[in-house]
Amino acid sequence: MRKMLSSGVCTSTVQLLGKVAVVTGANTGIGKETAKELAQRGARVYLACRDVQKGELVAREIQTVTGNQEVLVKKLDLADTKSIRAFAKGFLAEEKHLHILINNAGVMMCPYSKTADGFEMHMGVNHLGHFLLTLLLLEKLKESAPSRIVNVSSFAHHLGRIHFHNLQGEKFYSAGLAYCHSKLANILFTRELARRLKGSSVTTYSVHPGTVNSELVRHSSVMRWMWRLFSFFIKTPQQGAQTSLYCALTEGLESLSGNHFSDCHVAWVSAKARNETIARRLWDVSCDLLGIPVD
Ligand SMILES: NC(=O)C1=CN([C@@H]2O[C@H](COP(=O)(O)OP(=O)(O)OC[C@H]3O[C@@H](n4cnc5c(N)ncnc54)[C@H](OP(=O)(O)O)[C@@H]3O)[C@@H](O)[C@H]2O)C=CC1
Ligand SMILES: CC1=C(/C=C/C(C)=C/C=C/C(C)=C/C=O)C(C)(C)CCC1
Repeated sequence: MRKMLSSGVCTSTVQLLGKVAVVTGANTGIGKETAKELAQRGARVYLACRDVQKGELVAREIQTVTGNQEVLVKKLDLADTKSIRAFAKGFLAEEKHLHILINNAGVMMCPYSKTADGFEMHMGVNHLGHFLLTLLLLEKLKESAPSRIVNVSSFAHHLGRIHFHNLQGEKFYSAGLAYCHSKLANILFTRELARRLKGSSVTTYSVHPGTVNSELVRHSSVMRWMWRLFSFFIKTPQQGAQTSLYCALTEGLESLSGNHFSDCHVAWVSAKARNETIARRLWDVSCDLLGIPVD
């Protein structure tokens, strides 16, 4: 059963000397393991974390394990657009290139709350925060092409809907479903971004990492209990990082830009996730909410 739930290994041997990567939410779980492997392959890796102290501890650990000293920590709170803009400004001033952006950070099942800008927390952090971050870094990714953007979504998107009349959960709210909606938004964003980036040599992929033993379940006592009980059967964070790494590293994946991956294979997404009209509308609404000119 463990083997069935833990399949999918990134077998790419690509080395990353001279390459630059950013991983959001890299201080724990899947993000930490993703960052570690990118550092192992020689990349300069930015750990984009909301808690810089936690990030620094992990950076030291990765430096020790991999021998790569180019592991850097930068403050990024995706629940605050000021912090996202400050992160991007600092990064763009410091770095000539960006080859790999892994939009990995996420929250699940948190009680109803809002980001600094008044967005519902799941939609704000998981979708809008990464949407803004990506657009702010997009010119750098284009200048550094071939480059890749990986958006960590989930099979939970199958239960998601984009309620444009209730995007901030003010009319009705379910913590579980709010997570699913935001993960659907990750896939719609990936598909629309891929469409817009055609011909640029910047490619993008969405990922379901599997069911992974991480801190994601911190807001649900039932899930924490389940994770403890089934910890032997679910993926380790290192196994959970494989599909993100596969999409970031595997040669010849460019023609599959916009696709969704699970266990290092293309995976089916829901009908809602394939709806181009919803994807375009979500893009425009996201720009409006973030004060970005709609093109
Ligand atoms: N675990 C699983 O079974 C599955 C996970 N996923 C997805 O994988 C991704 C990684 O999750 P996973 O490693 O499991 O979970 P973890 O909770 O272990 O890690 C989540 C990371 O996101 C960070 N984060 C949360 N909020 C913010 C914020 N406002 N600004 C910046 N960073 C933030 C956390 O930082 P901090 O430590 O400071 O809280 C942490 O580093 C998520 O997108 C999740 O939706 C998808 C399907 C299944
Ligand atoms: C039924 C069942 C399980 C439950 C899986 C669940 C509930 C997965 C939820 C995943 C989430 C929340 C993903 C987030 O994106 C286990 C533990 C694998 C053990 C085998 C039987």
